[in-house]
Formats: sequence, C-alpha cells, structure tokens
Amino acid sequence: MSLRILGAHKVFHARGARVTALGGIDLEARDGELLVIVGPSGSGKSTLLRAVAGLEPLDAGRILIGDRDVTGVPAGRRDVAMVFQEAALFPHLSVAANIGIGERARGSDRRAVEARVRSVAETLAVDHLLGRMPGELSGGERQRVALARVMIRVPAVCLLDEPLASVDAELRLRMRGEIRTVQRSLGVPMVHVTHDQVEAMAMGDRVAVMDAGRVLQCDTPAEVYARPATMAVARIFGPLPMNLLPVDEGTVVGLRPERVRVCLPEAGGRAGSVVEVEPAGEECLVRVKPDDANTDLLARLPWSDAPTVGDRVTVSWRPQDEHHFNATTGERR
Ligand SMILES: Nc1ncnc2c1ncn2[C@@H]1O[C@H](COP(=O)(O)OP(=O)(O)OP(=O)(O)O)[C@@H](O)[C@H]1O
Repeated sequence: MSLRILGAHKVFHARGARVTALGGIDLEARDGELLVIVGPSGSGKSTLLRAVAGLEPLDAGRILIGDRDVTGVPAGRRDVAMVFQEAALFPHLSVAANIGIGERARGSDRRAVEARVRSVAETLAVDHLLGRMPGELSGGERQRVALARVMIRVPAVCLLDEPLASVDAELRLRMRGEIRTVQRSLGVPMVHVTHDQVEAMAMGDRVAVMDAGRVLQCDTPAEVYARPATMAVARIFGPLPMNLLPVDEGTVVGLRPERVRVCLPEAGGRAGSVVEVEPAGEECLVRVKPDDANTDLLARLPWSDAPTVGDRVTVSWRPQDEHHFNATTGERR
C-alpha cells in the first residue's frame, strides 16, 4: 500500500502571525519505500508527519493510504505508527511492557508477545533493558525502545521523526542499517525525517527536500545530489552546502566543496587567500577568499593537504563539476 499526500495545506496562527507550515504538498511514499524528508528547521517536516499520523488536521488536502482516504480519520484508526523526536513512553510501565503494549491491547497471546518483544529488542540492542523503567534509560535508549514499539508489528505506514537524533555516532550507523532491514521486512511505506544529510543519502530510496512548506525536489538521493533542481536544494541537500558563485547577471555557478581544488599559487586557477581551516577527521574544510570575488569558496581537502590561514593559493575545478542556475529564479539551467 502506498501513502499519498495530495495538496496538503496547513496554516498556523501564532500571536497575530500567519505561518504557512504546509503550502500545498504533493508527495507519495510507495509501497515498501523509505522516503526521507530533509529541510531546514521550520520547513514543515514535523507538521507533515503529524498530519499523516492524524495529529494535525489539514486546512486543505487529502491523505490516502492505499485506496483509503484517511483525511478525516482519527489518529487511532489510521494504522499509522510514528516515532517522535522525543520518545513518549509510558513512565509507569517497564521497557518490555512499553514495547508490547500495542500487541497486548490487540489481544495477542501473552507468550507470543513476549517472544516478539525479545526478538525486536535484540534487533535494536535494548534486550538488556527490558526489565527497566523508562526513567532509568538514556535519551538514545528511550528512542530505541520507542522504535522497537513501532517495529513490533506491521502498520500500514511507518513515520519516523528524527529517531536517531540523540544516539551516538557508532550506534547511529548500526541503527541506520537496522531500520533499513526492519523496513524492508515490514514492506510498508516509511517516511523518515532527518537533519542528517549523510543519513538521508545512506537510507533513502528517495529523498524529498522541503523548504518553507513546499517540496522543492523529490528523487533518489544520488539524483538530487548530482542534479539539484534549484539553488535552494543545492544549499540544503548534501553533506556540505554547495558553493554558489554569481558569474554574470543571469547565472550562478554551483560547486560542491569536495570538487574544489586548492593548489599552490604557481598552479593555474583563481588566486586567493586562505581565511579559515577547520579539521574534519581525515579531511579539512578550507575557506578561500578569491581576490576577484566577494563570495568565499569552501573546499574539502585531505587533511594531509591542509594549508594554513593566510596562505596564498589558487582555486580551480573541472568544468564538468559546475552546476548552472538561473540567478533570478534559482532554477537549474
Ligand atoms: N502549533 C503551532 N502553532 C504555531 N506555529 C506552529 C505550530 N507548529 C509548528 N508551527 C510553525 O510551523 C512551521 C513548521 O514547523 P515544523 O515543526 O513542521 O518544522 P520542522 O521542519 O519540523 O522543523 P524542525 O526541523 O525544527 O523540527 C514553523 O514555522 C513553526 O514555527
């Protein structure tokens, strides 16, 4: 069954101000697909998920799960499972009871539920915590318990709102894989909101890039990365924002920092000065101010090639690495 969002509109009125959280969203998460949503803070990602879950009524638009129009259906009857940024667990129930509560409520056999709880808890590495209470867990552990509760059964649609936000880097990597595996085995559409671009690239079958209540582009992560449809997408999607250099009245050239070469002054290219060097593990981020432009260029280089602040350098790139955008509309040429 697919999830379809058609013309979703939502305006909030907050202290005299009108905020368009959703400005007409059309989006589909296909059966068995993991659709990742990325976008700056306030772009409407959580509002969209909450609308699908039935926690936020839409001003206009429809939500369909398979052929079923669930737009007016209360949250409890949509068969949508959701994990929030802040995992909400029942404080007076043990971890095991929290994970199994939905299944028990549906009247499943106690022994069968216990076995299922154990199995899903092992997958998410919380099996050693089954006897604890939610108040005795770390943020990341609570998050994994909330995930386990969702993944214990097969809902029609699964929604994840930054479930890995408070999980450390190593576990995050493992859980990304786990979520993919569980999602494939559930075979249902899953919509996953994240701020983590690497996660979006790694996990998504497709990625929807949102800004100001709109979907700017929706395609495979590889396609969005290789051919961002607009300057805004180029800035939002990718491990680092794209460099955007106005070249003439009508055109802006976009360059991924990983495609910018920084060389000694003798080499050909545009001359400039290094204004910032930031270590990033095996690599470094180098900011260069070209002599003939006001826009700094960000480059990602191996740490072994790191220059020093104040160095005179030249920057260059291959013509095929340039992205061209219309300076007025922001659209890809
Ligand atoms: N209950 C509310 N009342 C008024 N405005 C709201 C309400 N909920 C959200 N908004 C506004 O709607 C817009 C979209 O919010 P939303 O939480 O969907 O963004 P988001 O993309 O999930 O952001 P973040 O990445 O920071 O979680 C924001 O401008 C926000 O301030």
